[in-house]
Amino acid sequence: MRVPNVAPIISIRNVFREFWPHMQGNRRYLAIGIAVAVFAAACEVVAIWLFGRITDQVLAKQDLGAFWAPASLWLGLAVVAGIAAYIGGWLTALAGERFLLRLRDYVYGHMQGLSPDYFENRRLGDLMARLTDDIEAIEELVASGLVRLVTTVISVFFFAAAAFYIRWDLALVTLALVPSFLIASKVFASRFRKAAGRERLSNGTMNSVVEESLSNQALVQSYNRQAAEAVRLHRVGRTWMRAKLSEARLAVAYGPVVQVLETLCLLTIIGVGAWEITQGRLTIGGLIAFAAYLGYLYPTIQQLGQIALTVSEAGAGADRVIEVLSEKPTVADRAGATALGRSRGTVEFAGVGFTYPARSTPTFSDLSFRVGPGEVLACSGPSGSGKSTMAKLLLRFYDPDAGSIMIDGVDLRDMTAASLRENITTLHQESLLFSGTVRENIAYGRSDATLDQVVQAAIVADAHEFIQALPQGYDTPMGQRGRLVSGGQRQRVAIARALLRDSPILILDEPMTGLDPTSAARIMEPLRRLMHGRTTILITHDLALVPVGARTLTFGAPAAEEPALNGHGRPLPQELMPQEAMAEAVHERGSRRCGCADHSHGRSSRHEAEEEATTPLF
Ligand SMILES: Nc1ncnc2c1ncn2[C@@H]1O[C@H](COP(=O)(O)OP(=O)(O)OP(=O)(O)O)[C@@H](O)[C@H]1O
Repeated sequence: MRVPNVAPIISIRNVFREFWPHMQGNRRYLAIGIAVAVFAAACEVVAIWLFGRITDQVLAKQDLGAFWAPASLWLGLAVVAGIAAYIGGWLTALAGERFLLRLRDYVYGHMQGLSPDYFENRRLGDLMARLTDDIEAIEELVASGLVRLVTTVISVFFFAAAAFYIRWDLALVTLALVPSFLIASKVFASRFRKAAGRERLSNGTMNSVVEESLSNQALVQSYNRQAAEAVRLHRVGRTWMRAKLSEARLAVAYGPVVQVLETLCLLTIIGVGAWEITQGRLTIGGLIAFAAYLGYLYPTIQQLGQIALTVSEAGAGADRVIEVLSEKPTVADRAGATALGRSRGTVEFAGVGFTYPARSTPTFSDLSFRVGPGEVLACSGPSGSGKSTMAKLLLRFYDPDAGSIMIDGVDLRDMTAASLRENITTLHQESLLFSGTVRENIAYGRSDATLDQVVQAAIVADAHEFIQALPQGYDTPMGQRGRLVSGGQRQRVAIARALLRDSPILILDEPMTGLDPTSAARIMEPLRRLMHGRTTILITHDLALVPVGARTLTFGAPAAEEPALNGHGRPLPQELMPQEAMAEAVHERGSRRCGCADHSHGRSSRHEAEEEATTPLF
């Protein structure tokens, strides 16, 4: 499992370059949002000017008659500005949410194209955090953040221009102090970005712990690990809290620093303004209006700094999403790859060698076999010898390093991955079901299937009876990962799903593991029906499950030095190890990694011996 690090920092310009194209179709909403927000800011400028006039002409001269005209105009402006702010806010939210939806779809689509290896090496909770919180942070940067930035900059310009209009010399004094705000925000923003990066990372870790622990509650409770899990969550929660606090420390320190600077500016202006009034060069109304513009100008400048902090936080989220997007799928359709169509189902491995990207020893180096329609190839061998890896290669989750894999004589690399997978159905040890209804689970591979077809498949899979007995029949929810029904029932639902999918090639990866003898016996007949007429690759430790007449493929010992394992993954004591198996393991370790014997023309002597001793269930 790869432990995530703080994602590499990417410049804000590159963040925009990466995500701005996803704003297509929503840019006009953003543009209108910005225009309307700017209009609202202009209304505020006029309102402040009206306030200055009321001060000079109504308050200073004590003339109530002069009050009504500017007061009505002010009220009218407030209403218009309010409506404008409403429209602008709504359009910005619309653009932001649509952007978010599109970006999440895009990142999720990209993730789905990555090989299963990517997910096996990462924590799901962290990936979920990237798909939710981190993507939202990007929205705050590219959509609503952009609107806020543009309107704030324009507001600064408006208020500064109004201040210049009243007294340019006073305004100059004011603006001379502005760079100090910008320096303060720059210093804070870079620290904030680092703190936000740590916060995003620990948020992902915390999600992972919650996801792992809640999805394994049966294990947690049966092993009495509740307290230990609570401690684990508390520990990562504390790391997250510390990261959050360092963010908060910077955010709360920023406010007072800016406030001191702001007070300094205001006092300078009032001092200079008072002197100007005593010299008769400025009215009280003028000074009040000027101070009011500053009252708007400084918070707006302060807001700019705040935006810099938000941008830093959003940037940390963007770094993590970009990290996912820069990940390339291990296999991709080559140019000119053709759709396979429905194959006859002849599978051939010719001198295939493969090493996992994260490993240095090959899983196998010269694997060859051929299996055709209606045939069963039973794959056995010690745990870790590469049986499931062979199935992954056939599904083209990886490409082999040497040799080639063919279906009907066509190399997998020459066909599209989607059309290849359409031809193969896999039945795993643990049936992979979703939390939908029984019907949805059976129809998972063929969403257009009618209820009749679903029921037919369930009847053939010997699942109809138990499904009918469920509270809502085919509409009964199966619970998370189908856990509301028994293991054997799950497996029969999975067989029904495979039957409905009706693909010519079947991979059965330890379909009986974890089932008690009665449940295992119950799925034999449905499995036999499923296998009928198809090309079947049966991966099993239990030789009793190998059908009569099946060809066998024995995998060699795994690359790393491991003790011999029994069918349940536990080491066999030497004295209990079958003589022949021991000799075979010693021989295969000696001859190292090609280690796969295809007993194509009948069963190995070992299997023949065992066949006499056990009654095949098929
Ligand atoms: N995603 C992966 N990345 C790196 N190594 C892997 C990965 N998956 C499996 N391996 C390694 O490859 C080897 C073969 O694994 P594989 O799952 O194919 O064995 P298997 O024969 O199916 O074992 P079992 O019978 O226990 O299911 C093992 O050493 C395993 O640790």
